[in-house]
Amino acid sequence: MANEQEDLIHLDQLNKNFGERRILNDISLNLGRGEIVGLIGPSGAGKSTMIKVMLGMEKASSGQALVLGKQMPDRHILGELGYMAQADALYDRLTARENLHFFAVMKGIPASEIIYQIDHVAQVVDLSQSLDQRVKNFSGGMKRRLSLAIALLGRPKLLILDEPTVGIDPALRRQIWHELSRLRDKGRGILVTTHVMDEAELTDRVALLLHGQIIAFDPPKKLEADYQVSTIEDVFLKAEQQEENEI
Ligand SMILES: Nc1ncnc2c1ncn2[C@@H]1O[C@H](COP(=O)(O)OP(=O)(O)OP(=O)(O)O)[C@@H](O)[C@H]1O
Repeated sequence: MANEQEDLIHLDQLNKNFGERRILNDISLNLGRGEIVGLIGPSGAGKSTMIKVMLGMEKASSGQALVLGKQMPDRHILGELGYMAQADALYDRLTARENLHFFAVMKGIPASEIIYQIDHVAQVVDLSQSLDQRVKNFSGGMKRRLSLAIALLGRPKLLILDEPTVGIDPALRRQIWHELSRLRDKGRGILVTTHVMDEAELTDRVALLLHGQIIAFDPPKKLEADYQVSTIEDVFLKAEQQEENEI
């Protein structure tokens, strides 16, 4: 299924060491158009490191990482990519609207579209009423929502979202997943890391990352059938247990 030319993300036998420690071990993963892939794993499994290597923020020790067919960092494709990091990178002294405007310009969105796009992404994350407040007065959840809105600017072909719904209440979380599904149906690709197992059920395929290795990568229903359980949370617990028994 993996196709280097067509995949939006194509990782092949990727390894990453920090000093003597191997953090990512022989990672192969692909993500195509019109697909949401969930990356789940316990804290420290290597999810953020995987994303950083994909984006060229960390250098792979060996193997290949292609995003939109290119090795990152590549400024030519930055406009086609929406990235939301685990830590919010926002300008506290500016308002939400000013932040969105700044990032819209950085992404090269034409001036004629900026106002419309800011309104749209603010609506998706339910920040329309707070656009003119300074970010320093935002709660943690509001900052997460603004970061997500920024990632959505520019109708990117690919979204890479590191824990996008942390600190976001269930109703809005549902609304955000609705938007992600809509974008998927329009042919975009989305990679999302999450600790929320219910969210993993909403993805098309789930990659289970444990100790820097992908131990399973399949649609949620197939994983549940393979592990003979009824939720992804149980798949995860069982996989972790099996792995520990083998060590
Ligand atoms: N720059 C670095 N130098 C050394 N070790 C690092 C560095 N960055 C991450 N690590 C280590 O790599 C491992 C994986 O970290 P990573 O942040 O990728 O995990 P994660 O799965 O994203 O965890 P979480 O869910 O808590 O965010 C951890 O043991 C971490 O301490």
